[in-house]
Amino acid sequence: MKVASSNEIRLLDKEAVEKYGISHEILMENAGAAVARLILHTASEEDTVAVIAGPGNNGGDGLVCARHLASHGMDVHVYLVADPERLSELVKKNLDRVALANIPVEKVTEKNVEELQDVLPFYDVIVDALFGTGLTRPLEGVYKEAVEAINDSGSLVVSVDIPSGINSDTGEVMGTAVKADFTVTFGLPKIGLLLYPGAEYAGEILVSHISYPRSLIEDDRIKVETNDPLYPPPRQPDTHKGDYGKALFIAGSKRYYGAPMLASRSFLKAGGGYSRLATVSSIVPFLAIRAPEVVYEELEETSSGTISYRNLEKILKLTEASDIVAIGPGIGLDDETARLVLELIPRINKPLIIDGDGLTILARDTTILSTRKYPTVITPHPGEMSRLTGKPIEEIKKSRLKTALEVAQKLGSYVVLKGAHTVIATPEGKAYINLTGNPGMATAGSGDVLVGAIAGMYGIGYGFEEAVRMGVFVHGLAGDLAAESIGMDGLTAVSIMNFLPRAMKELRENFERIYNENSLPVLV
Ligand SMILES: NC(=O)C1=CN([C@@H]2O[C@H](COP(=O)(O)OP(=O)(O)OC[C@H]3O[C@@H](n4cnc5c(N)ncnc54)[C@H](O)[C@@H]3O)[C@@H](O)[C@H]2O)[C@H](O)CC1
Ligand SMILES: [K+]
Repeated sequence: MKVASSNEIRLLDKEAVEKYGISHEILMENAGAAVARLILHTASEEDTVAVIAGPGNNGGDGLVCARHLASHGMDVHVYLVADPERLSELVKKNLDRVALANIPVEKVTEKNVEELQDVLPFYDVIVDALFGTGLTRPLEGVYKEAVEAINDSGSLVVSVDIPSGINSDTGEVMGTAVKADFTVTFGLPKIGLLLYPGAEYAGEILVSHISYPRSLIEDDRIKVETNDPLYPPPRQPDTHKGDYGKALFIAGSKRYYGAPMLASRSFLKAGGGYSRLATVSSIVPFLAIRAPEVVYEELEETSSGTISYRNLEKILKLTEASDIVAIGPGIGLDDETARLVLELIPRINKPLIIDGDGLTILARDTTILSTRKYPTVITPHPGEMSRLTGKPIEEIKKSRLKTALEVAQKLGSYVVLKGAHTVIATPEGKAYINLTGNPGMATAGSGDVLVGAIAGMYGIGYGFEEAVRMGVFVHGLAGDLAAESIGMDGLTAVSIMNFLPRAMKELRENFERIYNENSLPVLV
C-alpha cells in the first residue's frame, strides 16, 4: 500500500476535489463516518464519547464523527479547543450541525482546560480530533494540556488521521502526542504512522480510502509503500541444489566466527541451494561442526587472524562460480583486510551484499561502488549509516526514510536501513517500510541472519530488488514466529535463523493470512 507525506496527501486531497469532483465536504463526511464506524464496531452503543475537536479540518472530521455517533444513540459530548469565529466555513457548518442535533459542545480555553483532567476519565471513548497533517510546530499551551488530559484519561482513545502531536512526515513527537489505541487514517497511511515513535503512538492503524478514486490510491507519484510480501517463486520438483542459487560469503575472522556461520547458514535456512563460506582457515573446523551444510573455502590469514590480501585472486575466482556474493559479516577492520575488501567490491561481477565491517570499510571510499555493473545492497544499522554519511546517529534516527533514499541515490545502491520498521530504499528513489519484526530481534547476529535471508531470496528466484524486500520481510516474519513461540526475551539470532524455514512455509502455504497480518487493514 502506498504511504503518503503530508504534502502528498494535500495534493491528492486537492485532486480529489478539483479533478474528480469530490467536494471537501464529502471527504470530511466520509472521514468522520469512518471513525464513527470503527467506534461502533469496537465500543457499545451505551458507551459515552468525548470528541476533542481542534481548529482545523481534523477537528471538522471529529465533529462529523460526533454527529454519526449521536445518530446511533450514543451519548456524545464535543470539547472544542478552538475559537469558533476562526473556523473554516466547512468546519463551522459541521459545528452548526452538531449544535442543531443537540449534541453538547463545550469551548475549551486556557481558563478551563485543566477541567479536562477531571471530566475525560468519565468517558468510555475519546476521539482525538485536535490536529492531523496540518501540525506545523510543537504543541503548547491549551493543546498540550488537552493532549495530556487525553493520555491521562484511561479511556479508549481513537485518533483521527494521525495521533495529535505526531509529525505526519517523520513520526516525531512534536512537544507531546496522543497515545492512541486506534488511528483511522484517510486516503492513504501517513509516513509518520509507520516510523517510530509515531508507529507506537498510533496504536492499531486502519486506513479508510474515503472514496478516493483508485488512481489516487495507486498514484505512482507516491514513492513510498509498505513492504507487502510477494508470493515466492515455485520450487520445481526436478531440481538440484544449484537451482536455488549458489551463494558465496566472504566473512569472518579468528575473533568473529558467529557472524559468518549465521549468514552462510541462514542462506540455506531461507531456501538457498549451495552456500560457500570463504573464511580464515583457523576457524573452519569449529564452523564445520556448527554448520555442516556449508561448504568451506579456507583462506590465508593475517597475523591478527583476519582474511589476508593474498587471497584476492582466489576469492575473485570463487565469485565467478556464484550467483550472489555477500561480504563483511565479522570480517574485522585490519588494514590489510580492509585493502582487500576495497579491492574486491568493484571487481566482484555479481550481485553483492555488503554488511557489517564491510560497511565500515566501504565508508573509507564509497566511490568504489560507482564502477560496479551489478546490483549492490548495503545493510547498515544507524551506526554504520552514520559512518557512511558522516551524519550523527541521532539525526539519522530522526530522518530514516530521507537518509536511506539519499544514500541509495548517491551510491546507486539499494539501502536497507535496519531498525524498528526497517526502511528499504532503491537507487531509483522508491522506498518500502517493512512492518514485520519485533524488538526481540535487536540482538547480536540478527543482521548476519538478514544477510543470509536476502541472499536466500535471490537464490530461490526473486529478482534482486524483490529479494532485498523479501529478505527483510521473511527475516522479520521469522523473528515474529520465534517471538510467538519462545517470547522476545530469549530471542537470539539463532532463533531467528531457525524460524526462517517456518517463515517460508507460512509464506507458501498461508500467503493470504501472512499478507493480511502484516499489512495495514482497510476499514470498510
Ligand atoms: N487526507 C484527506 O484527504 C482528508 C483530510 N482531512 C482532514 O484534514 C486534516 C488536515 O487539516 P488541516 O486543517 O490542514 O490541519 P489540522 O486540522 O491538522 O490542523 C489545524 C490547524 O492548526 C494549526 N496548527 C498547526 N500546528 C499547530 C500547533 N502546534 N499549535 C496550534 N495550532 C497549530 C494550523 O494552522 C493547522 O491548519 C487531516 O489530518 C484530516 O484529518 C479531511 O477532513 C478529510 C479528507
Ligand atoms: K488527530
